[in-house]
This record gives sequence, C-alpha cells and structure tokens, in this order.
Amino acid sequence: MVTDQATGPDSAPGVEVPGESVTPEEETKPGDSLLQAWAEASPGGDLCPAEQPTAGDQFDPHVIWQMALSELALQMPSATYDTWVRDTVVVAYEDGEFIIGMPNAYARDWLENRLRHNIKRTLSSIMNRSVQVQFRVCPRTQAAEAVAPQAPLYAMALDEEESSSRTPPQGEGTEVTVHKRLPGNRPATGGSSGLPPASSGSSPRPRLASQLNPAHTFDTFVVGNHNRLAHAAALAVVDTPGQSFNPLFIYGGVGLGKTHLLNAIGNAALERGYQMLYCSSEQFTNELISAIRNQSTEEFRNKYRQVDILLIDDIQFIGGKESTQEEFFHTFNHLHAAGRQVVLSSDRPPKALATLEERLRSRFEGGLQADIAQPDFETRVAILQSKANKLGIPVAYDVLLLIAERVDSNIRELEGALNRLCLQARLVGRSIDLAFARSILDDLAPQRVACTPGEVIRIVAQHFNLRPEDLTGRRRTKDVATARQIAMYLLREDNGLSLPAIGEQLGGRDHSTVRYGVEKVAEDLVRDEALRLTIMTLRDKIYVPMA
Ligand SMILES: Nc1ncnc2c1ncn2[C@@H]1O[C@H](COP(=O)(O)OP(=O)(O)OP(=O)(O)O)[C@@H](O)[C@H]1O
Repeated sequence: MVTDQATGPDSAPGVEVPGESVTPEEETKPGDSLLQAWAEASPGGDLCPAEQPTAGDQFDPHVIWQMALSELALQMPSATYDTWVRDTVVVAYEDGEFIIGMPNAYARDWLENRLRHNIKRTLSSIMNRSVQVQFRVCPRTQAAEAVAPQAPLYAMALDEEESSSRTPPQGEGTEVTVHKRLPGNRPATGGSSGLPPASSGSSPRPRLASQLNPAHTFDTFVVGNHNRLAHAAALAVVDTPGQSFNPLFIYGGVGLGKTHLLNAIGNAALERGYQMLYCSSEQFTNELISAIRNQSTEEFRNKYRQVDILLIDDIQFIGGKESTQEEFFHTFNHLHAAGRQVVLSSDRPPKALATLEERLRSRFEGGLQADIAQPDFETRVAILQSKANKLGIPVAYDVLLLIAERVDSNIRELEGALNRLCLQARLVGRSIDLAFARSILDDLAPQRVACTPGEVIRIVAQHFNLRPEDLTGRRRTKDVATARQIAMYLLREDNGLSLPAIGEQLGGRDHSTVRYGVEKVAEDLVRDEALRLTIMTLRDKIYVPMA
C-alpha cells in the first residue's frame, strides 16, 4: 500500500505509536529535528537561496555542523554523544577550518583526545574536501551568538547555569546533573508513591543545569514487543518510585532505546516534581575522581544521595573500576535503604558483567531486569512513521518500508537513515520518492568490509610505530606483544579468521597462543577505555568500502 505522506496504514498490531499529530509548525524540541535546525538556520527555508546548495560551495557552517552532529550521533553511544557532543556549537568557519565551541576545558580536552579524528573525517566527508577542526572553550555570550539562530540547546543549558557552572572544579571532572523542579510543579514530597522528600529541612536542594534530552519522553517512545516490558516498568517507576521495581535494570544492544527510556523517566520525574539525577557511569567515575582530587567527596556523596530517583546510563563501564564500584555500592545502598529509586541501563544483563563485583551484581539482580530487543519490521516502520511525523516532512509510506527493510540493526541507524534522506532531499530540492530513497540509501550505506589480513597487520603495526615484521617475528617486548595481540583480536573479530589461520598470518604461532591473545584483548576491552579507543581508531582504517 502506498500513501503520499508518512501516514501509512494503522499501526501494526502490538505497536503503539505515540499519539502525536504533528504539524510542521509545531514546536520542535532542540536537537530533535535536524531539518528544523536547517530551516531555522536558513531563513526563508533555503540554505542558499540563490542556488542549490552544495556543501563545498556557499554554505552555512551551522547547517553543516548539524549534519555532522547527526552523523556523529550514529557513531557513538547516546550517553557519550549527549555528554560530550550534543551541546557543541560552531563558533566560526575560517579558511577551511571549523572552530567548534564547547562549554568547558574538560569537554574540549575530551573531544580533542578522543573524537578529533572522527569529527574531522565526518566534516570532510560532508564538505567533500579536507577540513581542519579546532576546539575552543566558548564563553557564554559567544556560544549564544554562535548558536543563533538554529540551535538553542547549548544556550539553554548555559541559561540554566545560575547556581552551578558546567565547568567542573579546576577545569577537571564533569558535572553530573541534579535536576531542579520545574516551576509550577508540585513539590517533591512524593506522589502516589508516598515517597518521602529526598532531603529534610528547609534548605533548597541544588539547582543545576539539565542534561536530559527534552525530546526523549514517553510521548515520543514507540512501544512494540521488543521493549514492552522495559516501557511498562519505566512507567511504573515514575508512578511509584522506589516501590515497584528497585532497581530497574534495563539492558539491550546499541541504539535500541535505553537512553531514551532513561530520559523519559527523568523528564516525567521532573514534571512530577521529583528530585532526580541522570548521568552516565563514566560521568559518575569522572566526578568521583575529581572529588577525590579536590577533597570534596562529602559534597559528591550528598549530591548523589539526596535524590528521589537516580538514573545511571551505561553502568557496564564501572566494571573493573574498583573505587567507582565501592562508591557506587554505598550510594546504591543508601538510596535503596531510604526507598529511593535507582534505574540503571547496560548493554548486557548483570550476570554478563564479567568485571562487576559480586555484591553489586547481586544488588542489580535484586529488582527487575528488563531487556530491550531488536524491533521487528512493523515496529521499525512505526518508529520511522513517528519520526517522520515529528520532522514534519512528507515521506511516502513505501519509502518508510524501504528504510525499515534496509536498516534492521538498531533504531539509531534507522533514524539516521531517515534524517540523511530528508537532508539530502532538501539539499537537492526534491521530494522523497522511492527512486530517490533507493539511490541515497545505496550511497549512504555503502557496505564496508575489513581489508585483507596482511593489511590489518600493516595497519596495526603502523599504529604502534612498528613494522609488520615485528608482529610476525619473535620479539616479545611489551609493545610488540600488545600490538600483536590486538592484531590477533582484529583478525579474529573483524576478518573472521580461524585461530590456526591467524597463527599462520602472524609468523606460524600456535593456535593456543592466538586464543590467549584474543581473549586477553576481549577481556581488557571491558575496562580499558584507551584500548577501546585504539580498537575504534584501527577499525576506522581497517574497514574499506566494498568494491
Ligand atoms: N522505541 C523507540 N521509539 C522512538 N525512538 C526510539 C525508540 N527506541 C530508540 N529510539 C531512538 O533511537 C535512538 C537511539 O536510542 P538510544 O540512544 O536510547 O539507544 P541506546 O540503547 O541508549 O544506545 P547506546 O547503548 O548506544 O547508548 C534515539 O534517537 C532514540 O530516540
């Protein structure tokens, strides 16, 4: 069945599309709609009114940055994107160099060290030519100017900084957000739950900036069989915090909606006047380190222990971090004993968190574990329909079917494909029909394959300033052994070689040596952030478009 707009047939049985009849005029939440940003960045609705815009010609750097953001969102976990990338702005574009602004020095260093390569590559690919990138801490007024008119998000966050700077103490550590009550909401005295106030006495609790994504609410969350339990549990948690399922442990693969659901709980909790705190486990760790360094652990503890609802995203990353686990254990116990709600998300269930202390694992298993699986075809279509409605862009129903058919990995990619399609249509000024969608989807998602084993060995060796012969030879110094094990891991995981075949590629090594190397890297990856980054960087080079 083909319809003109993204208003195909009724939702498939079992799929609940949020009840929204969105018109193009409806207000779009910051950061939610790429095209909204586009439209606002281009008065009159056109990027370059005089001619069809091309990204290397006359262009608006804000729009290019919005496109880059949508690409970058696809490349990393949501919590990482929301923490480090979402609030960045283009401060200027000069002589082939994008100057990107962010709120503090810590964020600047983080982006510089970990994402420079990806950001540069993403911008260069959009611009179709090589560009340079510079990161700069952006003072409040400059950010507000830079961000106007297209993306009020960062400016909004800055506006909320009255009582607390987003800049962590001495430029280090990250701020973790305790959300304020919204004006007009009832006070945080609990609701139907009977949850007592999180802090007694009359002194107001801190009012800090919000890191929640306001677009990620229950209203925008499509419910299907893949996420029904997690969704129901999330609703129950907001209705009766601390009483229904405590902790609620939501787990599932990349890009399937865990962060969205945590944000939905957070946004609903704010509306109901609860004191809540949302952060990633990485932020928890960073702030703990910063507190230890600045001798402010008391403050750190007060902040985490006074909330009604604590939401921690990507809890798997505390695995192997002893002090963080210790601190989190006590935080958890404190909140739990006081009847406060804890909600955690993870990429796997507690029992599969190999480097988690047993006492934490048993606590995580003590509430409700709800998984989010891959959505089925009908749900993917329903999600696309909901996103297209929200964008306010007419997308033919058969195009939505095509995208849902092509992209079955996760919802982030699904959304990314739709966003890209809409942007490309806007760029060339045409409507989105099936033929156009096919051509763009073919182009946008070229199949990538790992290069040959010999190339992998060369790339790994080069990364470590070694020669391929060092990896295939007998030397066993630490740097050579590490590089060799990483090569083993990549040859196994990405090239799919058997253990004996890898041994052969690496100078005739025994398969048990190879197994040890592969398993060691896999284990280290769980807790070693630097190693994860190395593997990510290597994979960028190893994967090439399929011929
Ligand atoms: N059920 C859903 N309805 C509507 N949008 C969804 C749904 N599930 C996920 N999404 C969207 O898909 C994108 C990715 O979801 P999200 O960031 O929550 O994934 P995640 O599971 O936290 O991934 P990661 O583990 O990588 O952080 C978001 O833009 C989110 O809004």
